[in-house]
Amino acid sequence: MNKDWITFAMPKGRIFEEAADLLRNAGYPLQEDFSAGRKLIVEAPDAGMKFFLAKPMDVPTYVEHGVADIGVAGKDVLLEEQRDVYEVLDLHISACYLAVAGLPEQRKERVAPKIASKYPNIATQYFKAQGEQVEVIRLSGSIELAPLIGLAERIVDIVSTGKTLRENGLVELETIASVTSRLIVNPVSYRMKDKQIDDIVTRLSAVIKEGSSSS
Ligand SMILES: Nc1ncnc2c1ncn2[C@@H]1O[C@H](COP(=O)(O)OP(=O)(O)OP(=O)(O)O)[C@@H](O)[C@H]1O
Ligand SMILES: O=P(O)(O)OC[C@H]1O[C@H](OP(=O)(O)OP(=O)(O)O)[C@H](O)[C@@H]1O
Repeated sequence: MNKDWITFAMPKGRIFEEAADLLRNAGYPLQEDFSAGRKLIVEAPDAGMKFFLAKPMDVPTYVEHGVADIGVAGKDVLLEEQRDVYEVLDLHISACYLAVAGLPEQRKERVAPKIASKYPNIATQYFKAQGEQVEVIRLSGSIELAPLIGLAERIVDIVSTGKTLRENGLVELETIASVTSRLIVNPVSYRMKDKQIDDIVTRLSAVIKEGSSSS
């Protein structure tokens, strides 16, 4: 673990810009072309931070293993991955929710209906808690396709505007959990770099509070 720099696992994709803007607003100078190239390690010397640009689903893995001190991950990813990390702050960005969806007229279902999802652990736990026996099929994306072509009766996926469900003739059946992005911290880093990490949490919290009171 690097002693001086804070190593930061940042999710590429839709969370990235919002998370980078939060850090800038909190006073950490990140260059504008931060994610413009294809570099996967980007240094921000003035912020004392080194960023690893990772797949969103992998961020908790980097933080659990301590190669990144901190990271940003969706609550969906944290529920799915169940990694040994501290969840220290709700960043209130990338808001969406996890839901069960399917075709409006559910055909008479088989004994253990098929559920397609990129969140197999969340789906398994949810239906177990409901007392329903299902077969979970893992997919990596375009989950809404599964009920349309007969791979699964229902899906467990993220809903934000509901546009993807609507445009594919699917309806939401049950809500599972609301989702926002969280700041996560490696437990050892939290002890070794407590001052630096507390400073980041304090500064981000102030920006999040300002944002919510002005909206
Ligand atoms: N439609 C959405 N609106 C708002 N937030 C979303 C939406 N879809 C996903 N998210 C949130 O953003 C996070 C990252 O989503 P993104 O689509 O960038 O990654 P991904 O689908 O895991 O990556 P990839 O497409 O590279 O496999 C999710 O874990 C979730 O917390
Ligand atoms: O309710 P909406 O605003 O339509 O957003 C929901 C969609 O966004 C996500 O997909 P993403 O765009 O990440 O693509 P993916 O299917 O490849 O994961 C999610 O998996 C839904 O498909």
